[in-house]
Amino acid sequence: MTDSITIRRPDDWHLHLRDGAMLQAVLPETARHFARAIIMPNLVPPVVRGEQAASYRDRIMAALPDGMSFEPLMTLYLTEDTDAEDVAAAHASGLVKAVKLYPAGATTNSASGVQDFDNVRSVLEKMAEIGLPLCVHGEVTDAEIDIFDREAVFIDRILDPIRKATPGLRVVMEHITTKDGVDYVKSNDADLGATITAHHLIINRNHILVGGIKPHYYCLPVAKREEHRLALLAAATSGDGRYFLGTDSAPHTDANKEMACGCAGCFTATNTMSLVAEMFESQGALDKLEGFVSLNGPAFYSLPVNEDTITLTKGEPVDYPDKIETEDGPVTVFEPGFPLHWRVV
Ligand SMILES: NC(=O)N[C@@H](CC(=O)O)C(=O)O
Ligand SMILES: [Zn+2]
Ligand SMILES: [Zn+2]
Repeated sequence: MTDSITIRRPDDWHLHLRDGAMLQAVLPETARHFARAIIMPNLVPPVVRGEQAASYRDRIMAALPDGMSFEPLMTLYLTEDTDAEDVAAAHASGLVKAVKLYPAGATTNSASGVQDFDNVRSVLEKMAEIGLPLCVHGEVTDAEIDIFDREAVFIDRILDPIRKATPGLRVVMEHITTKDGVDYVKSNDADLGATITAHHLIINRNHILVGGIKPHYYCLPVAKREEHRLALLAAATSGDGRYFLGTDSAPHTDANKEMACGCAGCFTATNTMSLVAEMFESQGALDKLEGFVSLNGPAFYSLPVNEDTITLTKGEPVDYPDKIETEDGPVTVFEPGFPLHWRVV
């Protein structure tokens, strides 16, 4: 029985760090294990221009505790007013590693997102030309589309047409939640990748709704049926390099989660590595863990892999805190509902 595994230090290819007091509180939770992360730009106001990304990166580095190492990989929030030349300059300087597409109204802080995809065509063409990846929150927002179908409909109506119209555009389908997402990636080429969260490997929609509503399991895209969870788990543990970890760790205070209209997002930064190791072990796939968390993401983004390593050992269940404290109030740590035996030493 394997009870220790050493892998290259992992990265998180989809992370929300927020700003101010929340940033201060959540950043060490990620930097403890992860070397780098793709930083989501959905602040209020959003990170749209290169200069905003530069000052956000400075605020992140200022919030990093002494003695910790961490590199934020910055992104720009695509709007219908985004200037292709500003994007190209932010990429050329090394500052920006991806552009993020939110359909307007799809998720937390996405009001400035794209409504008419024709209006971002020139930016997408520029990105294809310079090799800058597009990260996509893949859900349609049409009121008549059932929330559980929004990812599948997005693939057919929006994503596939965008990719066909923009040859060479590298796209990451963020936080996929369906077999449809898995299959779409599988049936395409190396220009298409997908991030998978730890929580979508663990929960299905029953976890949110059976026995009372569980606001801390509510995130977007919402967890789907069990067959979809199983498809995600199979993809993550398959060894296929097009799937990689993006935690989508998305902190909201308990006050904002536990209310009549609670915010979407699961906070997993604290225990991600234990969650993922436990799930990979359950599939007999610990040998695929390093690829998923440490190798496939850098390969997709054409970045070097990390030189340092982390070691996970298996033993008595790890005691993670139920919540982390922030100046804005407590933030509940994702609770998988089973003991976690793998710890990062
Ligand atoms: N995943 C979520 O449920 N929430 C994210 C936004 C997002 O990634 O869609 C957030 O910013 O809170
Ligand atoms: Zn999203
Ligand atoms: Zn997210």
